[in-house]
Amino acid sequence: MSALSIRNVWIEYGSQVVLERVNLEIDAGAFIAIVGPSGCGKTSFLRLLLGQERPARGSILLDGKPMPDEPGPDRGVVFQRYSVFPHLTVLGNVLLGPELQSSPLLGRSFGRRRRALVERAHALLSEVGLGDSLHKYPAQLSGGMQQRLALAQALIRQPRVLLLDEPFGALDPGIRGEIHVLMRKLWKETGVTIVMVTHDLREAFLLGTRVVVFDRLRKLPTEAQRYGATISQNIAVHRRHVPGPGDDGIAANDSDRDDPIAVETPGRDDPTPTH
Ligand SMILES: Nc1ncnc2c1ncn2[C@@H]1O[C@H](COP(=O)(O)OP(=O)(O)OP(=O)(O)O)[C@@H](O)[C@H]1O
Repeated sequence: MSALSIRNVWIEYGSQVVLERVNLEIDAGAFIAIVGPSGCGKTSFLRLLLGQERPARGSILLDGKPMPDEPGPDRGVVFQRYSVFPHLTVLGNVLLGPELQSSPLLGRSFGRRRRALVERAHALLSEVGLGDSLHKYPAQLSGGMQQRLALAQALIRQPRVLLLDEPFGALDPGIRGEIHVLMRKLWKETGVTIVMVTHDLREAFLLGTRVVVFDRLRKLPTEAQRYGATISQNIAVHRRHVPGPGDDGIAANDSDRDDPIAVETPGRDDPTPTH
């Protein structure tokens, strides 16, 4: 069963059709990278999967059931910037979500439950390289550290689906390489299904198990708003694993050892390409 099943989905804002006829099956544990021209509706699509947007037509199933209307703990999200709360420490940022979940009124848990939660937060923060920065505030962290914090903040709630909107877009190339390695490690360890929007094709092929291209196939210069974008390509990325020293499946730099080598592209008319 697919984790997410997107069936003939349309997004419209007033008279503007942004997306049309979007069909996509996303297997549990897949890493979908979405690319496409600016303004074609990638972020709107993510907002739909998050539950912040309703489709004008069509339906979305999460694990075979209609997706809840509201964003919930089953879906985590990381944006390019501003995913973390500036007035909370690193540890406070990671604890807030689960604490609000277990105690919506107080926003704080107690006793054994809290100790277990703090332990889990410590472990996750060490894993993303922030074990020494637990009591710092976001303003005291670099951009890369803030994005690692945002990932930890989303993952502590053990979402089934993680939505990433250009999460590494504002980072320097070197830092980006490091965070790519971390991202793949976290994805492999947690088995979470990821849908990521990116402007960087290389990043899409480096991280994705599928690269999905949104584009406007029908265009009328006189009626620019009448037709929306749809999926023009859905490309499976097959990787050849290149063993390396101290092989743990995770390479030490951005070149990574799982080279994306081969692609298979179902035709654009294929209505429900699968993972
Ligand atoms: N809440 C909204 N109300 C009205 N129009 C909107 C809304 N959100 C997005 N749009 C419009 O929908 C279109 C798609 O926007 P969206 O942000 O989804 O594109 P995108 O592909 O993510 O763009 P970019 O790559 O530049 O970030 C744009 O024309 C935008 O102006």
